[in-house]
Amino acid sequence: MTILVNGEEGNRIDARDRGLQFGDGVFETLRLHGGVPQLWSRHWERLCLGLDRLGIPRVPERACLDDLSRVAAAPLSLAKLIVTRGVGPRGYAVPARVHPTRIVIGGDALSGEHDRPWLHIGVCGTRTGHNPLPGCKHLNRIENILARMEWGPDWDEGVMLDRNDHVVSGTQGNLLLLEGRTLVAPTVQEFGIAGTRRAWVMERAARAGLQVHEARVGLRRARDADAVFLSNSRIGLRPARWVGDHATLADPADGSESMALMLEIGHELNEMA
Ligand SMILES: C=C(O[C@@H]1C=C(C(=O)O)C=C[C@H]1N)C(=O)O
Repeated sequence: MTILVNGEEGNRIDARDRGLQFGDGVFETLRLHGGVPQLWSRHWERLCLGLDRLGIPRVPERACLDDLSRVAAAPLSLAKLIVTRGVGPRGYAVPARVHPTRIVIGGDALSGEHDRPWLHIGVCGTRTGHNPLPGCKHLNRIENILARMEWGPDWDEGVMLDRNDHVVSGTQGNLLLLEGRTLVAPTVQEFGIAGTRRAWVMERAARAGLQVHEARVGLRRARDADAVFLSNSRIGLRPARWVGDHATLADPADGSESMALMLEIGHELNEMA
């Protein structure tokens, strides 16, 4: 695995880095096609939104892209880009001079992501906290880690709720619900992360003729949806079924016209360079 810190190969980070001390930074997980990140402009926009909100100077886009092309492990792989505020003394006060740390971690080759027709989802007890940087992917992910620890042996994802029992997302991706000809995305205005695939799929589904909207969604409504989909950079868009649900079709391809359309959109997303 190749790791680059500010463009230099190696995995040594200053122990005073504020990313480590306080989670003071943002990250993106990217799907690389031949070293080129899929949906880069969306990842870059979200990364910059987080950096701007935190007042961390933007790192050069060209340097990020060069780093990512250097860590690509296979024709299709995952990589992670982290930007922190850099080194600082003890205490939360932001140093007068900031030199961001840019970390790029090459990941595993992607394969076997689509072996099974459905992913299995359970419901986690750990609630997702309010996101002080709405939609952004900051480095403080303790709730996701606690929720991830709750997964049962046959789970592929765990749904996280907010304190009012509204569905927010999965522990490591977003949820989309199909209700007839309507695609409903649980809102991420206050909680959760505005997923790059989530946004792409919503736009694509709207162009294909589905009604698409964001909403506050309770767990009952999510369970009653005609179909549930999960999205993130690794899996793209995949149909899911609730753990213990025996009523769902054996094969998602036997579902409705809207289901077929969503599967087609998922296929298109996966194939897209
Ligand atoms: C893509 C996945 O999860 C995302 C990536 C990370 C990570 O790179 O560490 C963590 C959580 C998610 N944002 C996945 O399917 O695991």
